[in-house]
Amino acid sequence: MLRQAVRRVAALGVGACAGVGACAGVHAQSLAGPPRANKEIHELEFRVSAAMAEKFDAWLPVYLKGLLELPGLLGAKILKPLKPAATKPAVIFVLGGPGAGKGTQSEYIVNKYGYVHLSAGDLLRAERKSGSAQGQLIDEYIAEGKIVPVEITVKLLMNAIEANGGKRFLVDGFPRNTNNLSGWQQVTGDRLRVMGVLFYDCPEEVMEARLLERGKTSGRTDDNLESIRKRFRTYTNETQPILAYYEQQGLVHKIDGTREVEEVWAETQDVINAFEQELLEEPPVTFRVHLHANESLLPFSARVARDVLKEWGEGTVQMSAASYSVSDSIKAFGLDALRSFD
Ligand SMILES: Nc1ncnc2c1ncn2[C@@H]1O[C@H](COP(=O)(O)OP(=O)(O)O)[C@@H](O)[C@H]1O
Ligand SMILES: O=c1ccn([C@@H]2O[C@H](COP(=O)(O)OP(=O)(O)O)[C@@H](O)[C@H]2O)c(=O)[nH]1
Repeated sequence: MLRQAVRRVAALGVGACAGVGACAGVHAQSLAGPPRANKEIHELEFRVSAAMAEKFDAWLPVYLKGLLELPGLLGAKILKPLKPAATKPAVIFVLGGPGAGKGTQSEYIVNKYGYVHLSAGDLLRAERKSGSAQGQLIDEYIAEGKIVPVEITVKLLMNAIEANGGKRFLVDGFPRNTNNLSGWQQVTGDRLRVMGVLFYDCPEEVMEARLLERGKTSGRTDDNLESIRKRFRTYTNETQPILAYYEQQGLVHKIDGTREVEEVWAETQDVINAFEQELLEEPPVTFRVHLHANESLLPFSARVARDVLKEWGEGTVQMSAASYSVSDSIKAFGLDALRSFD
């Protein structure tokens, strides 16, 4: 039987060390007597800021390949994550009644922050124009101020998200009813990160005046009084419950949309700045590596600490290390470690 025991545990805060000499002095403590001549596993853990995780993921295998040339090092294995989930694309929903100013503010956000603007209404109108089989159906729904079946809208949104490959999306005018919401949740699962909802609050009489004005030049089939009133009904009956749903989750940022565009924009920026801050503070991604060696922990981990510091600078990557010797018991070991003997 194999006995495997933790022999040494070391913690190296790469970013916190002035140099490897300073780190090496504190990290190696023998927990179970003098080194044996057995095979050892050095488990290295790297905590990498989310913003750098993708780059670190690309760098790590290349670096380890070079490290394998060191005498005494028998093998290396990256345990977790094999491919770290790239930071999920972030989504902000933009909601509010027809004419509340969603499109106007979205355009400002895109210009300043580089978000990708996906207007569900624009996507539906483009699909209608493309002459596809569902074009006629979309046409009827829009003219009636009704909400197009979610299968159509979610597909258009997801196609646009996937085709774009961007990291931050403004989804404008969606989800508009419970059917939209459940359809979206079903399709996206946990692939996207919903940061919150920008909600432009505006009374009907203000929105009506704006839409009638917009109707003079927009060419939209629904910017006429009859369609506008139908849209208001749909908004009150179907979209407001969605706002209540997100409000319960603390995700709604309500902005008074009746003011001048620039005033609304000033408040919009406050909300987006807070989202940006939240995205910067994403939890770090952890990578784990097993090095198989004949040697003791110190030379390898100190060497890696020095290389990581050199490559990534201070504070970006935090590293800790533990060493296990392999002798005659497997009980103390996790499956991950055993797998690394494959
Ligand atoms: N804060 C505002 N004050 C006055 N007019 C506005 C304001 N925001 C938008 N508008 C105008 O009102 C109309 C509707 O705005 P829009 O952004 O298209 O609304 P939505 O996308 O919510 O339907 C547009 O003609 C736009 O120029
Ligand atoms: O998720 C959506 C978004 C829009 N629409 C349809 O598109 C119209 C126009 O929506 P848009 O957001 O472009 O304009 P708004 O009514 O907010 O001014 C709506 O009335 C609906 O008929 C829809 O069915 N589902």
